[in-house]
Amino acid sequence: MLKFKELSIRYKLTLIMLLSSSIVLLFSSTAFMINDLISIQRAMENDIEVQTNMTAVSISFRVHFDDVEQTTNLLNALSEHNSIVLAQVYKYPETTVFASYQRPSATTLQLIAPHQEHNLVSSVKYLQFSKPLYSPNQDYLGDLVLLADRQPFYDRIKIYTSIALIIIIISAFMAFLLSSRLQHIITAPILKLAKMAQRVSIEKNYALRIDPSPSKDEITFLFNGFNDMLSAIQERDKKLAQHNEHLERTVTNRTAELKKLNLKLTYQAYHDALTNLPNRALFIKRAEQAINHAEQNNEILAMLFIDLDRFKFINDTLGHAAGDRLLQEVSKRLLACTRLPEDTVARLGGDEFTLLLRDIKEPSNAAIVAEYIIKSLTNPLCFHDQELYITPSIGISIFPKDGRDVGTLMKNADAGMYMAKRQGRNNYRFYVHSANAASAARLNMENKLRQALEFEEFEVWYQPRFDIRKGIVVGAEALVRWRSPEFSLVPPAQFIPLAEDTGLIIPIGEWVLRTACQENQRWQRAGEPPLHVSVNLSARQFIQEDLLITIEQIVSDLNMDPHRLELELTESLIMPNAEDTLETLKALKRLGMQLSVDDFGTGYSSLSYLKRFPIDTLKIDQSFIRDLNHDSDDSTLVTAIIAMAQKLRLTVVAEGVETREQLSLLSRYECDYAQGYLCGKPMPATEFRQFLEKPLNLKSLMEDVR
Ligand SMILES: Nc1nc2c(ncn2[C@@H]2O[C@H](COP(=O)(O)O[C@H]3[C@@H](O)[C@H](n4cnc5c(=O)[nH]c(N)nc54)O[C@@H]3COP(=O)(O)O)[C@@H](O)[C@H]2O)c(=O)[nH]1
Repeated sequence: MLKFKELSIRYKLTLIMLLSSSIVLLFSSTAFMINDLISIQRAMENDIEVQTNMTAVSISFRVHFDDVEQTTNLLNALSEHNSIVLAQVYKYPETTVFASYQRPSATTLQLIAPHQEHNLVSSVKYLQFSKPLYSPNQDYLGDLVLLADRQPFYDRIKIYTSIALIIIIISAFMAFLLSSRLQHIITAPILKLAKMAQRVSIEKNYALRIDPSPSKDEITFLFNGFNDMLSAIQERDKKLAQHNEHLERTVTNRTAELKKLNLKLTYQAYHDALTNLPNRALFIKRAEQAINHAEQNNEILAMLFIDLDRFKFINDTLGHAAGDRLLQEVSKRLLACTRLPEDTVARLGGDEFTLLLRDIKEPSNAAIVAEYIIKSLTNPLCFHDQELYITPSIGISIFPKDGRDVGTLMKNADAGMYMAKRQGRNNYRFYVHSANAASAARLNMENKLRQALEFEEFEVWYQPRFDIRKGIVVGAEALVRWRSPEFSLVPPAQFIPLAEDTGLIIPIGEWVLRTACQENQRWQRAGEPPLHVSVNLSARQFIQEDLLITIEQIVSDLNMDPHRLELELTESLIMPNAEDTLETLKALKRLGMQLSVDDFGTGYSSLSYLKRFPIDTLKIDQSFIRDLNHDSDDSTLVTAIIAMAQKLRLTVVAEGVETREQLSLLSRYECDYAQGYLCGKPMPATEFRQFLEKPLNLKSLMEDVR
């Protein structure tokens, strides 16, 4: 059975109206009926009472005279009254019935309560009235008792009930008809609203509107509310659509940007930013593809590892802008030497380039390319009116002979490159097995060098410098040594270039500087005459931003007279970037240090700069001293340098003095100072202290020669 809750509003309304009208009708008709019945009952009672009274009056006289017959006749007159079924007269003092009347249909009737003193006695079926009878003298004669049947009353109830039921049924039917019609008035707009809501929901069309209701009731509010709601949704929808459109546009733009960025990032991930050449990752990828192809097609391919000689030096001294320009130019020239797009030129980082030459038919073709590269780099590169010269060292490995995978081929080409470097630079070498060993050894040394400072494996040795005229020691050059447990005593020529390449020269150089200054202080404390100590500065150290601070700190920490510290700079270090160098040199001079130009004569000195530089000393390179007494050119050069130095008021140190003849000649040329094995080899600090206590007699050395 359908529950009330599940019924449609239409049926609910009909049912409610029907039920309520029926209940109202039922109650009202019942009330009316009860009221009517009470009235009928009263009327009936009054009627019988009146009959009783009237009959009592008419029969009192007859009873008084014991006239039974007339009394009975009078009682029989009651037959006109339908409801009176029995009438009896009792004469006092007898208790028997004096006269009576009984409706023929009611044979077995009995009074409800004979001799009843109450006026009115009632039962379900009958009503009994008693009336005392009096003589004209008011003597009590007896009683008249009337019994009325209630049946007519019940008949009336039946009729009333039937009528009421008919009315209720008709009313309910009419209520049903009416409610059906009325509920339509209410539910039709609701249905209309529901349909519209459904349509809006299906079509998602918030521009739809429900027609306004002609009435001015809650439905109108509902319709207006619904339309307002649609307007709000439409407005919000519009804003949402605009927002979405904006969002979509943003997303599209962002996606395009991301795509572009992604492409850029992919490009960046595989290319070198400075030269735009493929980087290591792309080179490896291409090399792998080339190896696969070569394997399948029995081809030979070559890998070239190129390192630029002295690039770090140019970069450090001329600055990164010059270094970058140089690398870009080298890239262009390398590209010009290859067959594109089959071959690949890549920059691995720093000054390292690799070339992948595919299908070269025979290894000698790789050598031809290497020669082209060397030749193409011969032409100098101009940077700010300055000509820069760069040479390459090239290692070559061949697939499949020198390796069948990228890693091995690269490693072996690298080893070939080191061979080329060791054999004089600006050339190329094919990989041979031993080259690999050299590369491994270099790597091993690099690792050990990194630990050397921490394990205190460095020592500073001192080589005395003599005043040739006076024959006395004036100072010493501090020369670093590496006492490695693995390589024993390593000379600086073997590890200083490596330290420069790796940047380790910075902490090593600082340590040498501090140790040399400490040692100098020790000499002074030991009561020696004022001696200077000269310390070599590498290019990398010289361009360090905090060089001045470091040196000043060391000198002030040790409370040393800065004048006793001499800094040795090579020509090749100070000349290329003369303007910047000038500033640094001036600053060092302001701190009170002595400055000397080491290996003088080997580089390209600009004499005008030499004049402007605040230099104190020129150290003639030992290569000019070596053949001084045999080679007239060297002799001419040395005398020229000494003459020039005197004019510029610079002192001159001759390096690498090994023989008495050399010393004697230098003395004759009026060279100021001498340094070399003849005067004293570099020695450990303790040995040098002993040397100072008992120095060499330089004069006697020269006298023997004369
Ligand atoms: N940046 C730094 N460079 C340093 C430091 N210590 C040394 N060096 C540089 O290493 C190069 C080689 O030095 P070394 O092996 O010590 O050789 C020096 C002398 O032993 C050698 N010498 C001296 N007299 C003679 C001689 O009569 N004959 C001969 N054959 N060799 C001799 O010359 C080297 C000193 O040269 P120089 O520095 O030019 O005065 C060398 O270039 C050092 O500069 C360091 O701490 N930092």
